[in-house]
This record gives sequence, C-alpha cells and structure tokens, in this order.
Amino acid sequence: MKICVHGAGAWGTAVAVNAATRHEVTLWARDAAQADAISKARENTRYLPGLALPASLAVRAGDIGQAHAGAGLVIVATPMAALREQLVALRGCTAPVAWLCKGVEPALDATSFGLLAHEIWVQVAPDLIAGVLSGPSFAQEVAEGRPTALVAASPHAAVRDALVDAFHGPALRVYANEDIVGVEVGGAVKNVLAIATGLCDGLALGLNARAALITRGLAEMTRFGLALGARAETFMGLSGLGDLVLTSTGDLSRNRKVGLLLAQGRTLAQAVDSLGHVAEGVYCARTVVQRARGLGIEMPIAEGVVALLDGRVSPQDAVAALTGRHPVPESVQPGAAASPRQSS
Ligand SMILES: NC(=O)c1ccc[n+]([C@@H]2O[C@H](COP(=O)([O-])OP(=O)(O)OC[C@H]3O[C@@H](n4cnc5c(N)ncnc54)[C@H](O)[C@@H]3O)[C@@H](O)[C@H]2O)c1
Ligand SMILES: O=P(O)(O)OC[C@H](O)CO
Repeated sequence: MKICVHGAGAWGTAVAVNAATRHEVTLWARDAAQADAISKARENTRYLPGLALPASLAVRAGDIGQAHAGAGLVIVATPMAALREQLVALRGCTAPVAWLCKGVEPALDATSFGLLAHEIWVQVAPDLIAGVLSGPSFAQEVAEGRPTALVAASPHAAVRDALVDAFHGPALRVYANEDIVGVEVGGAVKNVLAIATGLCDGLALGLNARAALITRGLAEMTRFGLALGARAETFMGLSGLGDLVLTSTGDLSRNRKVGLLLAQGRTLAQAVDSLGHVAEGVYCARTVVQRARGLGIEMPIAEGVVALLDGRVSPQDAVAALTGRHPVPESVQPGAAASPRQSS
C-alpha cells in the first residue's frame, strides 16, 4: 500500500518508520528545510533522535493537497491545532484519511466551543472517508519496535480496514472500533488527567493518590464521553483506560511532564518551552471543561487542571480543592453539576 504521513514530529516519524517495513511510505514535513535535514541525516534529530530511518522511507515537503495522489491511506500526524487546515487541504481526496492527534481544538471565538477531530471533519470535509488511530503509544517505543496496541476508529469500515492493513504487524496490534466519539474523547481527556497525575507525583502525594486520580479521572472521562454520545465500553478499552494509565504513569509523557514541572514551581510557559514537543492537554483542558459545563457534567479534576494552568490556584490549592470535596456516590453515570450528590 502507498501511505502518506503528514507531520514529521515524533509520532508521524514513528508510525512512518513502522509502516515502511511493509509499505511504500512517504513522510511529509511542513517545510523543505525540515524534510531536507531528515532526509540527509536519515534521522529526525529534532523530534525522534537516535532512530535510524529505513532506506525505503521517503521524506518530502509540500502541500498536503498534492501529496496524496495515488495513496491508499493518508495519515495526518500534526497537532490538533493544525488538523482543520489539513482537512480543508484534503477535500476531494478519495483515499481513506486518518488523524493521529489527540485533543480538542481551542474555541475559534467567544461564541463557539472547541471541537473534537471528528466534529471538525464533519464541519469542513464531510465527504472524506475518515477516522482516527489512537491508543496507548509512546512514539519512542513504537519506533523501537516494542509491543504496542492501538485502536482504529471510524464509522467507515474502509478506514478501519486500511489502518489495520497498514499498521497491524508482529509488534503492533491494531483493534477496530466504530465508536469514534469515545475513542477521541479518551485520547483528549487523558492528556488533561495526565497533567493532574504528574502534579500529584511531583508533589509526592503518594501511590494511593495517584490511583484515586486515575480512577476518578476515568469516571470524569466516561461521564463526559457518554454525554457526547460515546459508548461506555470504549472507556474500558485502549483509548480510555489504556491511554489514561500510560500517559498518567509513563515518564515519556509530555503531559505528565507538564504536571511534574508545575509541581516543581515552574511556570506554565517554562514547562511548555522545556518540552520541545506539543502537550495537547495544555491546549484542550479549557475546552473540555467549557463543554462539560455546557452539558451539566461535573469534571472536578479537569476543572482543577484548568485553574492551575490559568494560574488561578497554586498546586497545593488545586489538591486541597479536590480532597475537600463533598462526599458523593461512586457511580460514573452522567450527572448534573447542580446536583453534587449524584456524581463526583
Ligand atoms: N508522540 C507521541 O508519543 C504520540 C503518540 C500518540 C499520539 N500523539 C499525538 O500526535 C500528535 C502529534 O504529536 P507529536 O508527538 O508528533 O508532536 P511533536 O511536537 O513531536 O511534532 C509536531 C509536528 O507537527 C508539525 N506541525 C505543527 N504544525 C503543523 C502544521 N500546521 N502543518 C504541518 N505540520 C505541523 C511540526 O512541525 C512537528 O513536526 C499530537 O496530537 C499528539 O497528542 C503523539
Ligand atoms: O507524550 P504525551 O503525553 O503527548 O502522550 C503520548 C501518547 O498520546 C501516549 O499514548
């Protein structure tokens, strides 16, 4: 199969390297200088250093609108902030398209709320045969060929099948799922919760606290997803519990790192600058909370992360706000924020 991967960051490079062992793959970088540097070094020294690119992997630069000619699968591996422009440029593409980004787009103006990836798709390029590839996956480990399981989600069987054909192999298992809403909610909300868990560990609150955050975070994610039309079982799968555990506990996570750095007293700007990569939770936390409030869904952990990122509370006060909450039942069922004893 001929595969185009757009976005030569850590994740785009890792999936391109993985697929290049079995398919004809081109990695498309944003600008010619970046493509040239990667191509000459046969290494993405900026985003995925230390990994030799296979000779068969072509690296190019240029407009996504022209790049997909003849492709059997087009992958968009940019951050969420670039997805809208990528999908606009892909209008008219007849090959299956899949995005890898995990997040929610920031609101475009004061009167709207930010969208999940499939909502942007429906808004700007509904004719595309499209979906998402998500799940617990650090780029570094996939690039090294370590065992990993992903989930391909789309209402279109052609997209699910193309993703399985492209990436399922000895070390990489790809499961199919029709619930694109649930898979995208999991991929977005886990980033926000990983900031919280990084903060918890950075403040040395202990293993009990970390387990509580992950478990109650899963309840928040599930409540939010159900209100948006997702299936409950998706949150017990790879893009829900799986990615939440990985990102919250794995020190390769950029989102977890943000929480750790904030706990050390760094400012948000310092934390983000030190990463050199995107941490989607920083950009989507506010939108998640804004949409949850609009739906009447309580997300106290996500609310705490937003207050912290906005500089409205200290790390210690964010923790105190959570531990000092009123008692509630354990149920994850959607509950109105106005009736606090129905949910937590
Ligand atoms: N790194 C991982 O382990 C991993 C795993 C799974 C999913 N993801 C998700 O994949 C997405 C990309 O993450 P990453 O780790 O590759 O990020 P990164 O920070 O390593 O790289 C981002 C890449 O996107 C490019 N880019 C930015 N804006 C662009 C635009 N407008 N047009 C084209 N290219 C643009 C940058 O030049 C860079 O090459 C994120 O949403 C992330 O959550 C990452
Ligand atoms: O490094 P993070 O926090 O962006 O997480 C990377 C992947 O999404 C983990 O599945």
